[in-house]
Amino acid sequence: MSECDRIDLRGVAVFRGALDADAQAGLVEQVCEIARAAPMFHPETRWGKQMSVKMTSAGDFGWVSDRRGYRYERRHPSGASWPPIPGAVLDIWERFGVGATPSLRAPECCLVNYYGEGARMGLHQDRDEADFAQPVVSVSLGDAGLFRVGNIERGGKTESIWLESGDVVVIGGAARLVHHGVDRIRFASSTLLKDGGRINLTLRVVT
Ligand SMILES: O=C(O)CCC(=O)C(=O)O
Ligand SMILES: [Fe+2]
Repeated sequence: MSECDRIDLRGVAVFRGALDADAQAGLVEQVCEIARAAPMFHPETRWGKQMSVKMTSAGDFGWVSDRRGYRYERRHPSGASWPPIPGAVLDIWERFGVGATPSLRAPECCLVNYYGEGARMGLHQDRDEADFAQPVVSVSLGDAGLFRVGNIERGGKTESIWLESGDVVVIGGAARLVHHGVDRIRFASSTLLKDGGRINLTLRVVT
């Protein structure tokens, strides 16, 4: 296992260049397989607005949003169960999540976000999970994304960093409930994805 730089962004750990080119390419293959079994969709917010990010999931639970609000579900909107979380993704959880809690459990959801040109994700907290002692581990693939981190409370100062393909982020410990989001991507800045864009995988314990 190779070492990589760790940057601290308001308590959020950014592991730069955590995954080499082969590992990234392998993950893209796995994501394509997940999307074949559980096609990506544009979730709607409770207010009927379509999110710019497309999503799907792997694992026991997937994250969905529609007019009924957002929540974890055991099935894809089609009714099919979510495909299993790939082994290579579980390895990333173990490698990076273990530093965030002495009692790391197995992830129950791997959310797959796809950012096409112009897609973004507003500042939010990840708080639909039951156990905040468990971290959120996120993997960036493809185009660079401007990741913003704020505070546990709404408002206040924020700091941003460009996440590159192969970076791993751990939102855990005292920073588990910080607001964060992706302001924009630098479309076509990476050649990893044939059609451009950015994939983000986020691993979470749900129950
Ligand atoms: O795309 C990212 O880097 C962050 C994704 C995120 O915050 C989420 O899925 O909750
Ligand atoms: Fe999030």
